[in-house]
Amino acid sequence: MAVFPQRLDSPLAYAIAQALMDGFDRHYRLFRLESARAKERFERSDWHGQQRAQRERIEFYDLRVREASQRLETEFRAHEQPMEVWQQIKLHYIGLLIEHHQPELAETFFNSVTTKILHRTYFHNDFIFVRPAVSTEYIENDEPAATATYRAYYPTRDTLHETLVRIVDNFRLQCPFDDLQRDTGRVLQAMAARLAQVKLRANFQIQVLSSLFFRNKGAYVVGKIINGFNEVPFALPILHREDEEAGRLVIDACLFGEDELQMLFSFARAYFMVDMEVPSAYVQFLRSLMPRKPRAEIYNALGLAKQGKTLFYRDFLYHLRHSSDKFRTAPGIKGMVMLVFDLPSFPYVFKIIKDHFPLQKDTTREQVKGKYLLVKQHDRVGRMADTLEYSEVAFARERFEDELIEEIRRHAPSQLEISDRDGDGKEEVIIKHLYIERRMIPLNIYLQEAFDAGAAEQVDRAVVEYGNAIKDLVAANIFPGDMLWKNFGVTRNGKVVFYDYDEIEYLTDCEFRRVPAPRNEEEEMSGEVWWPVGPRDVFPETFGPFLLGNPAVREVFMRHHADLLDPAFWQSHKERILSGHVFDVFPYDADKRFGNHPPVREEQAA
Ligand SMILES: Nc1ncnc2c1ncn2[C@@H]1O[C@H](COP(=O)(O)OP(=O)(O)OP(=O)(O)O)[C@@H](O)[C@H]1O
Repeated sequence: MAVFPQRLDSPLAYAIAQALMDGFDRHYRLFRLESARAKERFERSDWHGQQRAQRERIEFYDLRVREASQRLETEFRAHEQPMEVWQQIKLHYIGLLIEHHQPELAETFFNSVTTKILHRTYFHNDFIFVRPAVSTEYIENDEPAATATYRAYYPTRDTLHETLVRIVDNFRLQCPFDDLQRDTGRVLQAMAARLAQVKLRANFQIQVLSSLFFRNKGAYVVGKIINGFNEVPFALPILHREDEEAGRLVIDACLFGEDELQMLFSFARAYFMVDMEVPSAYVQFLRSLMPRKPRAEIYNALGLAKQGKTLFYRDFLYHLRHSSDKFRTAPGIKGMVMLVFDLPSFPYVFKIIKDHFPLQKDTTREQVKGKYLLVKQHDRVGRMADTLEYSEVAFARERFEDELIEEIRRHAPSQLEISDRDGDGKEEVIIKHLYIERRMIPLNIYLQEAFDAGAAEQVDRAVVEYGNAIKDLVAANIFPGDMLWKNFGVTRNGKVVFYDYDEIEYLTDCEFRRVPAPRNEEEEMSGEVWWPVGPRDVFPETFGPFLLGNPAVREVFMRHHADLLDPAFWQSHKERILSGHVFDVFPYDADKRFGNHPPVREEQAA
């Protein structure tokens, strides 16, 4: 522990702290500008632009960190500065954060830059922000022109409809609604069904976040209805009409409650674009809607992925201190490319790329990393799990099962170091590079358990969901490559999500072909592939034997998803994507869409 300096007497320390602050402020200004532009792209129906921006914004952070660390070196010879100066840099920086509107992000930025410069023995709270120093509570933007984080509306039963119109109008979207009265009428009916039997209390109000949430082809109003002690989260997706009335907006649905909001904010979807002055206030509001969603995942969903990563790691260390179980090989069929382990008490898995792959996996470590990066930057359409990437992660040796250490030593020795790196007399397992993602139940295990329990309906539902997952991936221009059951997982909400990325390709890079007719008896009788196969050739007719050995599975699959075995299905999607079409993939069930049923929703009115 360094001694607390009684005076901040280094002008250089102040200058370095200020340079770091400038670096962060520049980052957040650009991040925010790009996020705010999502509104214009939405108004112009510039879907390719929206997806490009979503992808490119992910790169901003690393670029700004690199700029800032270069500046520190060239202007201040940062790495030559003694540790007394570094300690003062942190204290000055804390001073600069007192009136800051994004202090938690600025602290993380400080860590990102300084850990590039300092030796890892100094990665503790004297020099970097291992824990936050500045509170994010009750931050307000007091500038005269500032918009508050959320707006509150106080309707009565009689003014509810006009209030809904005002809520939507206040976003000042520069496109006309097809029929805002009709749409808010539908929202009103959906809400009224929930309010019909209840007495409206003195505090009855609707709170709505002041910025819209943009992603792909949608804009979302996010808020909550408060009545007495009850709070009901809701979200309104706003879309463009697809037909001849293009350029006109519709409210497509009204989503209610924690589960539907969780679907919208899922870790398996692309990050939102939101114009926020005080992001921590957005996180706090969103957390009140989804109390069981970790704050780390909410920051991720808002595109603040580095903050998500920081918080996840803090949560993880905290969990380790307050648990005693051991890391073990993850249940399920082992991967050929990835070595996967987990901690039973913690709902995530850890994946290491193996050093050697079997012959049928014609790939390299760099290619595998490239595929994971592709997924990170792509729209994950609710069907591909997001991954956090870490390097040099240290765990206590005593928390590892010996068999797991042996397995890592056998399959990924280059990734493993066992030593007492921090010199505290305890051995550590240091993993050079790993991915962390949400744990799911592997679909093969899920199906097996359902069979064993005789739960035919559950089997049916999972098989249908599996086909839906593949079709959503197709719509997003992703060919999963390896579609075996074991490469998909089932989430808490029963959604099927893909997690094996090493064979992923863009659909538009694949050739979907029919199996040619055999030319002679020998070819016909051959159990092997006798026809020539190019590197990007895919033969959908051959999927069946791998997937559909079980008659019950085969029956449901063929009833709902026989088209997946037809090359024409894949080819037609490929052609539509090549012609510039961006498919809609809705983060809510089709039966929620207003257009899909008559205005009065019986099941809710009941
Ligand atoms: N998110 C997850 N949740 C739960 N289990 C997982 C998860 N990811 C992977 N697994 C388990 O680890 C195994 C291997 O993972 P993964 O499919 O990513 O590896 P792989 O080497 O790419 O596989 P393959 O050999 O099919 O290419 C899976 O079969 C599954 O049992």
